[in-house]
Amino acid sequence: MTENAYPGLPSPPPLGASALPPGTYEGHTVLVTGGGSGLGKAIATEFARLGADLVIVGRTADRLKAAQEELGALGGRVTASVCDIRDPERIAEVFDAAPVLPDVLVNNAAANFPVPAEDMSPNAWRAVVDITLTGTWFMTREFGRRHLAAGTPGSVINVGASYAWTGGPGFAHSAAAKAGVKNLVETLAVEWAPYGIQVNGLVPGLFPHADLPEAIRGNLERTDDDKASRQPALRVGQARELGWAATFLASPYARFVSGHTMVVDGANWQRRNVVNAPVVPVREQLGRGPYGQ
Ligand SMILES: CCCCCCCCC/C=C/C(=O)SCCNC(=O)CCNC(=O)[C@H](O)C(C)(C)COP(=O)(O)OP(=O)(O)OC[C@H]1O[C@@H](n2cnc3c(N)ncnc32)[C@H](O)[C@@H]1OP(=O)(O)O
Ligand SMILES: NC(=O)C1=CN([C@@H]2O[C@H](COP(=O)(O)OP(=O)(O)OC[C@H]3O[C@@H](n4cnc5c(N)ncnc54)[C@H](OP(=O)(O)O)[C@@H]3O)[C@@H](O)[C@H]2O)C=CC1
Repeated sequence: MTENAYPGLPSPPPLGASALPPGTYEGHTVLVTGGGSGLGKAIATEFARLGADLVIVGRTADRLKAAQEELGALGGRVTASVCDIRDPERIAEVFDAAPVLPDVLVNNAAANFPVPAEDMSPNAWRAVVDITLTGTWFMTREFGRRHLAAGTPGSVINVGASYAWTGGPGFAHSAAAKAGVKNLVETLAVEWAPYGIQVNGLVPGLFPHADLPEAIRGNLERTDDDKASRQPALRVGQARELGWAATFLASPYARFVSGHTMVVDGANWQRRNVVNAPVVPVREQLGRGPYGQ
């Protein structure tokens, strides 16, 4: 699998294994935005394996229906709600329609595509920031208000990206939005801890998968970033590794962990080189011609 002579980080245990006791989430309900596909579905899967009921949210009914069947086969009750997380009124309806108030919220849905900053239209910026940051806030606000009113504890996990710390050339909109998502973790963890609500972040490294939109998948393929030899770990992430981290963060074994963002990326974001790699402008990396010509 690797073009490199070194072993890299070991492979994880197989799908279906878990570090947490069976039944850890029995009697609990977990709401996952974007739970109908990709990493959101993988996170939902690990909660379901541990006994959770699920509410999955996304814009595409067919995608949600297929995931509802797949996740339902793991034994729990799965409610699928079509909702654009940019719409706060629809979000309130989703919470109203849920069988119970979910006690875990995973803000996984996000939007992204690579684009040189100078090419980005106002609407392109708005679409990514409105989904990734504002949508995450709308979901979290509804969850927090309902738990505060009910006097019940809860746990929020915001899925982020490491360019929240580093900046992300070619992804100015998404990197700025993810920086906001990470910052919300730190603010809300303090503000809501007295009410029993934990707020944490979870950052995937490169986890290529078939559900990714073409623009992102194409980027990974074009830059060879999905190749093991481009990662310090000499492998990419397996979706279940992200799911395991999420189930730990919301579990009783992590009750004193709040305001923390955990990075699951095999140290890719810490990579520095003894000799600098040549600088290639983003336009060139994305195969775009000179600006303004
Ligand atoms: C080393 C590291 C390696 C790189 C490593 C990569 C690290 C990745 C880290 C993070 C990964 C992820 O987040 S992966 C998650 C990705 N998943 C998603 O994006 C799923 C959801 N995405 C979507 O729904 C769509 O892609 C999206 C466009 C964002 C939103 O859809 P909407 O229907 O709301 O919006 P639209 O009307 O289609 O488009 C809104 C505007 O955006 C513009 N737009 C749309 N696609 C565009 C594109 N490819 N390039 C420019 N502009 C674009 C349109 O032209 C519109 O602007 P006007 O024409 O001016 O009106
Ligand atoms: N894959 C990777 O390598 C990395 C991923 N991440 C992060 O991981 C998370 C999951 O990404 P991934 O699974 O790869 O991406 P996908 O594109 O596969 O999944 C995104 C999900 O979010 C849903 N969604 C998008 N927009 C909205 C919206 N407005 N309202 C409701 N749901 C929406 C989509 O469903 P629908 O279109 O039907 O609405 C889809 O189910 C994201 O936060 C992403 O930023 C971070 C770093 C790397």
